Amino acid sequence: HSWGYAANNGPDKWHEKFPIAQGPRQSPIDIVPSQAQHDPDLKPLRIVYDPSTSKGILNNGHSFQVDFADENDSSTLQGGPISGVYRLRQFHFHWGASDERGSEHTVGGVKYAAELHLVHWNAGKYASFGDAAKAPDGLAVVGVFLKIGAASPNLQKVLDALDAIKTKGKQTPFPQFDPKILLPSSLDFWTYEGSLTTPPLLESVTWIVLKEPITVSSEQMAKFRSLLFTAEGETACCMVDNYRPPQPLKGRKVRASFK
Ligand SMILES: Cc1c(Cl)c([N+](=O)[O-])nn1CC(=O)Nc1ccc(S(N)(=O)=O)cc1
Ligand SMILES: [Zn+2]
Repeated sequence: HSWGYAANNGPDKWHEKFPIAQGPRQSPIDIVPSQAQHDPDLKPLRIVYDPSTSKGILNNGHSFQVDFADENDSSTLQGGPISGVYRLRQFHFHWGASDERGSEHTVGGVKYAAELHLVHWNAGKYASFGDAAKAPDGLAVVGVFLKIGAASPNLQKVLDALDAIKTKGKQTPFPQFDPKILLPSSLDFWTYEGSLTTPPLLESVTWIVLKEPITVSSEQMAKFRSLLFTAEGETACCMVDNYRPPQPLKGRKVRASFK
C-alpha cells in the first residue's frame, strides 16, 4: 500500500520506504521567530506570474494542485535567498480536519488552519523539474499560512473548481489564473534549507515561508474538506489532515528577511 496520512501509512511510517525521512534537512519545521536571524543580504522576493501559464486543477490523492506550463520563464520566482530564475510548476495546499490545525510549518508552535505551497524549480541550472528535484538547490517553495477570518474572494475561485475534482485522479481545466492574488500584502519571509514534505521527501527545497498569513473563512475551509483521498468507486475517505508535523531542525539556521 502506498503512503498517505492514515495511521497505517502516515508520516510516522514514511521512513520505512523513504529512509531520508530521518535525514538532516527535513521539512516542515517549527519556526521560532526569536531564533531566526535577520539577514540584510537577503534580497526582496521577485515574483512574476503569467496567468496564461495556468493549465488545470487536479486531485492527486494527497492534495489538489494547480499545474502551470513551465517550458519558458513566463512565471518565475527570483531574489530572496535564491540565485537565478526558478519557474512555477504547481501550487497546492495542506489542511486539517478542523480549523485549529492543518499547516505544516508552525510558528512558535502555533498551527494555522492550512498552508499554501507554490512550487518552483531552478530552470537556470537544471533541464527539468525531475532533475531539479534531485539537486540540493533545485527547488524553491513559497509557503503561505491560511488563518481563519474574513473569506478570501481570490481563494474562492480555486474552491469553486473543487466540485469537479472530488475524487483521486480527477482533473479539470483551470485557465487564466494568477496565483499572485493568493499572496498577502507583505512578502517578509523566513527561509531555511529543507525538503519536500511528502514522499519522496527529497532534500532539494529552499523554503521561503511568508510571515503574513492570508485569511480564509471557516466555510471556505469546509470546502477543502469536501475532497476525497479516494478514487470514485472506492470507500470514501475525506481529504483532511494531509499535513506532515514539524521535523527536527538538526542544527539548521532559519534566516529572516525582516527585522
Ligand atoms: C518528486 C516529483 C518529481 Cl521528480 C516529479 N516530476 O514530475 O518529475 N513530480 N514529483 C512529485 C512532486 O513534485 N512532489 C512534491 C511533494 C511535496 C511538495 S511540498 N509539500 O511543496 O514540499 C512538492 C512537490
Ligand atoms: Zn506542500
